[in-house]
Amino acid sequence: MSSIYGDKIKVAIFGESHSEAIGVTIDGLPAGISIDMEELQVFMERRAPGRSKYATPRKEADRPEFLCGIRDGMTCGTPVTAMIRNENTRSADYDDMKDTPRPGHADYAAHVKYGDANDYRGGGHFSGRLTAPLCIAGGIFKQILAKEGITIDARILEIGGNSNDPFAAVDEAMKDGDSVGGIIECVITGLPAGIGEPMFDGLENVLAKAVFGIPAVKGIEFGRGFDAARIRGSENNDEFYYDDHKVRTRTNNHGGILGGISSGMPVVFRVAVKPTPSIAIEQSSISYSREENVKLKVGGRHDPCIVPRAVPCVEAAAAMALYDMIR
Ligand SMILES: Cc1cc2nc3c(=O)[nH]c(=O)nc-3n(C[C@H](O)[C@H](O)[C@H](O)COP(=O)(O)O)c2cc1C
Ligand SMILES: C=C(O[C@@H]1CC(C(=O)O)=C[C@@H](OP(=O)(O)O)[C@H]1O)C(=O)O
Repeated sequence: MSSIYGDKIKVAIFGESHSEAIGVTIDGLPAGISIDMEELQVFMERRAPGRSKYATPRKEADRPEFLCGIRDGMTCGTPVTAMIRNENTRSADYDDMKDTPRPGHADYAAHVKYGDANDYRGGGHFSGRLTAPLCIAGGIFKQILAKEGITIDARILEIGGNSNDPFAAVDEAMKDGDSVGGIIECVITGLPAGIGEPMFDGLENVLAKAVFGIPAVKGIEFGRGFDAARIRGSENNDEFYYDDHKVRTRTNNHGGILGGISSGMPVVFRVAVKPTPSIAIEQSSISYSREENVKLKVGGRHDPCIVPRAVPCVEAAAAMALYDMIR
């Protein structure tokens, strides 16, 4: 199983949604970097479950316990390991899923791959809960990058196709026991020109790899993205000019990346998040043991929309990818 990210750094994420704990080991942080733990906790809270009526009611403190690698708020230069105990699991909610996979979730694919050994409780290792350790690592990288003048900010662009009043779309879906997805936009500023490699290690490649580590992410587009396929070159090209000896472009359809390499303009990308698979509406599924078609109504506690809680996850994934790239 590959839950390890990075070339120059290594970020290893471990745990399952209902295991004793989840966590992360970060290898490659230099010694002597101060980490603001309060700021990190503020970041963790943006993702944490049970904080809003639009989120899963599962209540978790999501306060990382640092086991090693950081002393008195300062990195030691050795691997940093942090864990979060899973406190509010309700595994009986998943009794039906042992034999019947939820449409849209990883249950069936994980059953094929891991058989009876698969920990299906709460989605196991495939759960959105594993984005908590991603946010520990990403929150740390984001702090370090900020000191170097690089900022990473994501926001909700639309939910359920609604950009004016995105949460109205969530309210509507909730009334029906249904769910909605949406689009998140991320902007990176302060990244100098010249970062990235041609072909397979371009900025688009590495950002996409990290962002696809977030469950429920189904698409990513850079700059003008898919829309560029519908316009002319004269419209899509971003014309250059000198701005006080600095090369800039008048528009930013290229989203700050040309040939996989940063241009010095803000890096802009958008992420498509699918609707939460676990919904209260009855759907068709199968019984593995009886080899029969059955009906399934998913109970338990679920996000009616993943998008709001995925916003800091996108920032975390981007921070991890960038940090690895510029070391
Ligand atoms: C922050 C976050 C919260 C999530 N919450 C839920 C949830 O409450 N219920 C659910 O069925 N899926 C939830 N998901 C999505 C599933 O984990 C995901 O759809 C599933 O693992 C299958 O992976 P895939 O959608 O990438 O194919 C969440 C994902 C994230 C990132
Ligand atoms: C706990 C979190 O979200 C969980 C993500 C999730 C899933 O299938 O992804 C399913 C639910 O798990 P459970 O049934 O155990 O409550 C969510 O609550 C979290 O993100 O921290």
